[in-house]
Amino acid sequence: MATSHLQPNSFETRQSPAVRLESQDWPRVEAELDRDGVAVLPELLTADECSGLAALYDEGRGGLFRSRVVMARHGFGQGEYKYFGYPLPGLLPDLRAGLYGRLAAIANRWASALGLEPHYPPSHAEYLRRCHAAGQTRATPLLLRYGAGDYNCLHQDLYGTMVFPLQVVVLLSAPGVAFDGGELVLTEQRPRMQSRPMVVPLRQGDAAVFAVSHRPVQGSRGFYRVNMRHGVSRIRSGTRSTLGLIFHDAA
Ligand SMILES: O=C(O)CCC(=O)C(=O)O
Ligand SMILES: [Fe+2]
Repeated sequence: MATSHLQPNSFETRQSPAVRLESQDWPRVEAELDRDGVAVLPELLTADECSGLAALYDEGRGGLFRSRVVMARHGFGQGEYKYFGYPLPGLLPDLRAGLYGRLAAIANRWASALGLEPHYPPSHAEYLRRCHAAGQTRATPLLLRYGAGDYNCLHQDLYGTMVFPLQVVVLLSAPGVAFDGGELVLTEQRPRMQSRPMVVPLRQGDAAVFAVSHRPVQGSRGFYRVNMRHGVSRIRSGTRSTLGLIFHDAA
């Protein structure tokens, strides 16, 4: 095949997730996180990596997951998810640590803007040691699976006093092919103002980085704090799988 027939991304997709992470447009991501509290990392995972991760959901291999949550039983929505237990499988440890390494500086800048101590260490291993010392020892990465009619109510992924302010969701299914509907939705609640909605368009393998709960917004008299929530609109047809990466562990 002539080289001109190669897809522009055919080289990138052979690279490791770590290389695809480093080659993201980080200045744009940081600027969008500051403006909206959310940014997309395009093509973070390949289609093969996505289907491999989504297939883990049905693997009975003991020890892979620490718990399964049926959302309707808790009023969380409809659909289900499973929390991975330690050790995390495959590419997850490096992906989680690599994302943390990129996001820690933003988390520290946000903390300073909110008048808090910028206390996030550069390494995720060190941050996890602190979570574990504070009693938050259980792994929080999760696989979610939604079928037709399912949805995820607006929520915040808080699991104790240790909170890393950014989290990541990777869309593992191909929208328009594997499922329809099921949009990632965020709301931003501003002091004494009406809430702002945001829909995050994702393709298979794209990741969304967004604020877990609070973030600073630059106002005319300095920074103020807004409250963010995220959820998923109803899946109209098919099956939608996602990978959730939260950087603090759970009590
Ligand atoms: O399925 C989604 O897009 C959202 C998943 C989620 O709420 C999470 O990973 O925290
Ligand atoms: Fe969530």
